[in-house]
Amino acid sequence: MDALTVEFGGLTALDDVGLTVGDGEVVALIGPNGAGKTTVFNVVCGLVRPRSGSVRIDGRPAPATSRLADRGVSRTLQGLGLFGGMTAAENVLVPLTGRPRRSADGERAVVAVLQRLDLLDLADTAVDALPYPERKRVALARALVTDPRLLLLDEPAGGLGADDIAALADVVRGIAAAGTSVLLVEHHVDFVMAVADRVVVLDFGRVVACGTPDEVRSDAAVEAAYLGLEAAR
Ligand SMILES: Nc1ncnc2c1ncn2[C@@H]1O[C@H](COP(=O)(O)OP(=O)(O)OP(=O)(O)O)[C@@H](O)[C@H]1O
Repeated sequence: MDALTVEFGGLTALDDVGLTVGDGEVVALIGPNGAGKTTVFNVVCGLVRPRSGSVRIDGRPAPATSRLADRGVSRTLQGLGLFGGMTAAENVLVPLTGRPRRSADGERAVVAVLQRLDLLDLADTAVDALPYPERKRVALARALVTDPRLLLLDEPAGGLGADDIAALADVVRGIAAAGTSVLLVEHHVDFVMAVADRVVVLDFGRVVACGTPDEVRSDAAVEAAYLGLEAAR
């Protein structure tokens, strides 16, 4: 995305933000509450129109639609947004419903992604009956089933314990290694350090630092403004 500026009334939520996620790259977007992270996601998804600047996906201007599959984008939500009474497999099928290739192809895609995330044994279990870490994996599977070019993850490590976070880092690295670009918003610093190729730090709608996890960690301004606070928790 180039030079994105977003205003809500008199508030500048994003101020000339430029950000690139390369093929197979994992970029973490971090910053304090209200920094503009969710707004970046919303612009990439076509839900918020920037006052100026542009979004390109796969080198082409993003189409003027918020239908994610048509943009080549998928997104997980902090609240997961799963259908609790439906099974894991039914939830994962949802993004494919209504597409011409539903039926057999759709079922195959669901099985493949459930297998990839080690969820096949739980395919027919109602999501309400699953523990939280498995529900998070179902939400990730649902985002992956459309085979997106760009995957947006909103606090993927939130609410998980250390073992699940370590396993999630492997999964995310695997997704990127398979060619999908990943942009994630995350407060969990250790997870960010383990998974990201690059870290972009937003504060008050501006990019205040950008670099490898080590570079950003040693950036004094970032440490003082953000990472230091996290480390102190
Ligand atoms: N639809 C909206 N209308 C008005 N103001 C908005 C809207 N969406 C976001 N904002 C404001 O824009 C700024 C950036 O918000 P945003 O949600 O992008 O921050 P964030 O970094 O995702 O914060 P958090 O970590 O708390 O989710 C905030 O000041 C927020 O109050």
